[in-house]
Amino acid sequence: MRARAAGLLAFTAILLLIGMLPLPPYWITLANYIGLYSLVALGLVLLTGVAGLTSFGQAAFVGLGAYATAYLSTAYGASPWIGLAAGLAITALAAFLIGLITMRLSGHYLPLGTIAWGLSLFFLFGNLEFLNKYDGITGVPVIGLFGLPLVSGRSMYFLIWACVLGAVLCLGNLLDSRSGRAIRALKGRGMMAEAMGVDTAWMKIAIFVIAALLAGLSGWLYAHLQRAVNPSPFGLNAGIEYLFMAVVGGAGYLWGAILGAALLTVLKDQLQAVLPLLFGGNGNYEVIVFGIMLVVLLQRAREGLWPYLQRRLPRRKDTVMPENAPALPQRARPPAGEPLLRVEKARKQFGGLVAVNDVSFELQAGEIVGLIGPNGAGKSTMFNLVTGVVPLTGGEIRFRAGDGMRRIDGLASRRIASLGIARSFQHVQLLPAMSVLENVAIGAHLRGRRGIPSSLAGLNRAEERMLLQEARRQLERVGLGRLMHEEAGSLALGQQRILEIARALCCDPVLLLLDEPAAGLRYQEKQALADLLRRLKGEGVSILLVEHDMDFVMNLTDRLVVMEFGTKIAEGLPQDVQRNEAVLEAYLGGIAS
Ligand SMILES: Nc1ncnc2c1ncn2[C@@H]1O[C@H](COP(=O)(O)OP(=O)(O)OP(=O)(O)O)[C@@H](O)[C@H]1O
Repeated sequence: MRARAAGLLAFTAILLLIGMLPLPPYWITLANYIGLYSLVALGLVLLTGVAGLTSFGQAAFVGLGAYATAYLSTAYGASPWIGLAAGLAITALAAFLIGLITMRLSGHYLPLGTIAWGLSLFFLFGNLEFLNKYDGITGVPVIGLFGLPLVSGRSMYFLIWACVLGAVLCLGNLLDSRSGRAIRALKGRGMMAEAMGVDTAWMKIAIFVIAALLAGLSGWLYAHLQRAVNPSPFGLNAGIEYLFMAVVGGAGYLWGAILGAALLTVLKDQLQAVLPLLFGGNGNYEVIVFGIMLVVLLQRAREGLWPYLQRRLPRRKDTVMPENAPALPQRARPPAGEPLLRVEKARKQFGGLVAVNDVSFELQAGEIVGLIGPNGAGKSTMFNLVTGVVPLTGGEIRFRAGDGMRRIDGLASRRIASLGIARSFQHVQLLPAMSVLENVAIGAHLRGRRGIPSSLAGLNRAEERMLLQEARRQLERVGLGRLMHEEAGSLALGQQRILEIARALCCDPVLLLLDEPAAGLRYQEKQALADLLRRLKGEGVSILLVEHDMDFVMNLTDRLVVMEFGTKIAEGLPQDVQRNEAVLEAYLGGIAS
């Protein structure tokens, strides 16, 4: 965070210098356009680079911001500031409605969807009579700031770049927050995020609206800089160029957006001057060069240019750990022996395959229960049923909430997490480029309240310290404290599994579901894990675990439930199950002998 503040200060100093030097107006104009494009590209960093939601349609939101203020200020003589408020309100509403529909799309359907609405808005601008169709609106007034009319390009330069700096600051705050971690988890880790209590559908819409608002702000500035608007800068071409800027600069990095916007704007300007001389005529030859550049970039440097530069800058010290944040409140644990989880005739069919076949079992508070069975027996599916990842085909699942047993089948994963069920995954679900500490802090999502607006404004600091402190506490509890500043992806697989346990513990669970936690661990690490799980049990955390390592399971669990081909074939104390005929036949023969 300190590194970002230093970066922002240095960049502000450079911007002030550029603004005050007697540079030719042409340079200032170029800088203004870089600023306008940067705003849109910053939104794309959040949306596409960080959250993985590709949008080709951002130019249309620039158009909404530009047209709203141009129309109100010319038709009604409204102040540009009213135009800004109206433009942002219209943009937010449009983005919310469009986001409701398109953010549900996945894979290539999402970019296609964004192309569709980008085109629709473009043609809307060009066909509406009151917006003067394709001729557009002229005579847009200048912005007045503290009584000063911002007539010159230089005065607009300061306003535009103040907006860009503000956006970098706010988005940086957001990304380093509880919501930011959830946003980063949207890219390929949506299921994990939901299991940690994140409302991923809402999160997608929220960042879509934020990205659109940045585009709308850019449109407002554009309209009052250019003093005229027409549909051409808001079409699909522009949408592609914005995306291109973010990708070239480094779609996952805020500074990458500015770098990409600067590079492409300057390059386009130069190419537009040089290429027609080379090829003759007035074609848009720069598009060809951009196309070739993109292909090369995607092959050679998919991350964009900023990471290359970043490696040459002084290494950023990761999140500074606060030493003395107050501890988060913990939920009450039910007394040992009380029923905690009751699975009754749970059934799951995938088409014709019965993965879980009317399985019933119960787990009491304070127990460690092992769910075992050969490969494909339905254990992970059972976990997914309990945690709401997949819906039941039949039966019910009840979990202790308050004093009674409440049905949880049919609830969303995040609702089940909020009742106190946390889990790890058979195939680890981490964000490899994020620090171990931040990965673990995702688990504390439901224990924080500060949302996106407070995070943007940096009002979440106190809570953030508590969440990170909790993540650190859990990492130390599982023995990974020394690795908290490492990238999660650099950990050995066994350590990644332990990290997942720390993350689940951050949820403050009553029931912990661990899917093969000992896989990939060495003997001593397994011993340490077993000790940890016993300690957790002692602290009132109940555990349901799937594990193939029979020594580990037999020495640790209080009871076992054995499944084969989706059906429960045995249940009981480990030593009894070990002698059970059906189990020996199905599964344990080699080990028991
Ligand atoms: N989403 C799905 N769609 C279709 N079939 C599925 C799905 N998930 C699981 N299955 C099938 O359900 C059966 C049970 O799978 P599951 O992963 O629950 O078994 P498991 O006991 O956890 O096995 P393992 O120990 O190998 O992880 C398997 O035949 C599997 O192919």
